[in-house]
Amino acid sequence: MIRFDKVTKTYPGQKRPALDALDLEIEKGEFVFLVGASGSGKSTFLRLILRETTPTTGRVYVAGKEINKLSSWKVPKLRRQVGTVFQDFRLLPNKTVSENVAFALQVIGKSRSEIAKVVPETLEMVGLEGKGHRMPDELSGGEQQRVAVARAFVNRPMILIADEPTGNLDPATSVGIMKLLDRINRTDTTVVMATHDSTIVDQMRKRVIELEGGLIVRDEARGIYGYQN
Ligand SMILES: Nc1ncnc2c1ncn2[C@@H]1O[C@H](COP(=O)(O)OP(=O)(O)OP(=O)(O)O)[C@@H](O)[C@H]1O
Repeated sequence: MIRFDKVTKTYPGQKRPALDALDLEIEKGEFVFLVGASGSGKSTFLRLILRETTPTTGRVYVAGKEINKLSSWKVPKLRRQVGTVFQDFRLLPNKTVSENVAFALQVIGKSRSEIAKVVPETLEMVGLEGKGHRMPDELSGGEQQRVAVARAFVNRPMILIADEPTGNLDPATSVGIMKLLDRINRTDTTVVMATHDSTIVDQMRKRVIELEGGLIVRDEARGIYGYQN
């Protein structure tokens, strides 16, 4: 589903690469935690999958396509297949919960009737039934993140990328969000999650890839967090 072939990324003006000759494969339906100290290259890795940045050398493949060869007009199509969830939720503040989720479908041209059907189903799936009319600032942090997960998943992407999705949440709320991501993963969606949350990584025992200075220093099938923050 995702393949990195000797991927090096050196940002302009930097001497050391943010990612250094990375070779890696993530299969369809896997759940992968990306761990490592601040600056180890996690966000760069995720941004490469979304083609928000391009490798200096090497190739990135998503669903069999070398995405750096995609012409720019095909990039939106790639991004439709990759849902994203971030630490800071990134909801549209002037839209209701339902509108936030619906917007993801409107921009890709789904019909009104499909949107009317799918949005309530997805809100129910994330445990927000009855809250569709609320504004984001009328929700708790955990609820806002549920909206963000609903928005990322409403289009049934092949891949879900989560960059520190529990970073702003308390431990109990974080468990709820992880249960959701686990459920989404069970629908055969590939999940890649960058995190500093050792408790969650240790509880879930999924594949763990540790980066250090742009290199993979550990890749375990049912790993633990394994280092001190
Ligand atoms: N736009 C940029 N321009 C220059 N250097 C950058 C840029 N983005 C990241 N870097 C550098 O690349 C390296 C990897 O950064 P990256 O953001 O990928 O790390 P990270 O593991 O996601 O860190 P964090 O856990 O703090 O989010 C760091 O040395 C960082 O300073």
